[in-house]
Amino acid sequence: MLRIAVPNKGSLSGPAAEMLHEAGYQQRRESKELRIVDPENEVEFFYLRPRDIAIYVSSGRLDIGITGRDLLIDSGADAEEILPLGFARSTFRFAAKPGTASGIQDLKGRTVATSYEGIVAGHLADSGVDASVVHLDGAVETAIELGVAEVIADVVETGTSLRNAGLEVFGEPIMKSEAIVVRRTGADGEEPKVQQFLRRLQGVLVARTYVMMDYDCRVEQLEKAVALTPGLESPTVSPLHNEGWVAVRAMVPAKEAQRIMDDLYAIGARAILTTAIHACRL
Ligand SMILES: Nc1ncnc2c1ncn2[C@@H]1O[C@H](COP(=O)(O)OP(=O)(O)OP(=O)(O)O)[C@@H](O)[C@H]1O
Ligand SMILES: O=P(O)(O)OC[C@H]1O[C@H](OP(=O)(O)OP(=O)(O)O)[C@H](O)[C@@H]1O
Ligand SMILES: [Mg+2]
Repeated sequence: MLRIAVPNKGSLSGPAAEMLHEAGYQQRRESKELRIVDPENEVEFFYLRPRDIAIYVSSGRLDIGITGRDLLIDSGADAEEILPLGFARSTFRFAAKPGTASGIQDLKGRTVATSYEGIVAGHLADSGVDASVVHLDGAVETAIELGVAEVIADVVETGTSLRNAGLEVFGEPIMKSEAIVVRRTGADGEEPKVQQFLRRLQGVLVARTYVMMDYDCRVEQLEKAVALTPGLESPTVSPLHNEGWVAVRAMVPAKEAQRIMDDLYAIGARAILTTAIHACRL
């Protein structure tokens, strides 16, 4: 049975459960459940604190886990990223009151508050900057107002939390993060159950980002049309009963679907339809 760690709380928890559900796995019914078995898929899910997941996976007791890239790096655990999942996207940045600092060199001798001590201490050391780091569990934006630190380093998504606290980011982003699948460093990558799990999640990612497009066009326009809808490998082209016309079917990025439909129409394609993809294996 494949043993998988899933975030039990926070920003990662809801979207991770939703993705697993879309991939056909059973998920817990109540937020208090700490582990469930999905016998049909031969998988056991352990609901753990997102911060602890890389540590469990690195111990080898759990095969894989879903966590944030920033949390993996912060933990220092012996685990590696094997698949990015495209949700819980954020950047990790330094911030301070406007005018207090403009780059990492300005941190020398100062105190930085953060919930991600591992990332920050590592980044300061790599940059050769000697600063103190104070660990806080959350709501670090308030630490400056209350005099605990002069600078913070935290997750930034929309920037609303920083704005509300009267703070501004400075310097280069320390890292970009999103939800990821992790496994123990060097673990058997060919393990069929792990491969099947990854293919299912990849299927969800593709179903979320692509739509299926069907249309009819004149044979003379086919090359132009196919250039607009090259598909992932190659579009399917079938003859129509009407001489001189073909039907084309290809996957296209959902974000570009409307523009592609306009362009196809402009070159004479008709009966242009898009449909959602519910699941796929590439
Ligand atoms: N506002 C946000 N937008 C996107 N990702 C976020 C946001 N806040 C946290 N994350 C991501 O969530 C992960 C942290 O999850 P964690 O559960 O520890 O914190 P949280 O989501 O802030 O929840 P809480 O603070 O309620 O415990 C990290 O990968 C982080 O990048
Ligand atoms: O840029 P924004 O869209 O405002 O998002 C970033 C904020 O979201 C998270 O905080 P959360 O609400 O989880 O509280 P916490 O600080 O207690 O973790 C993170 O720690 C930032 O404070
Ligand atoms: Mg938080």
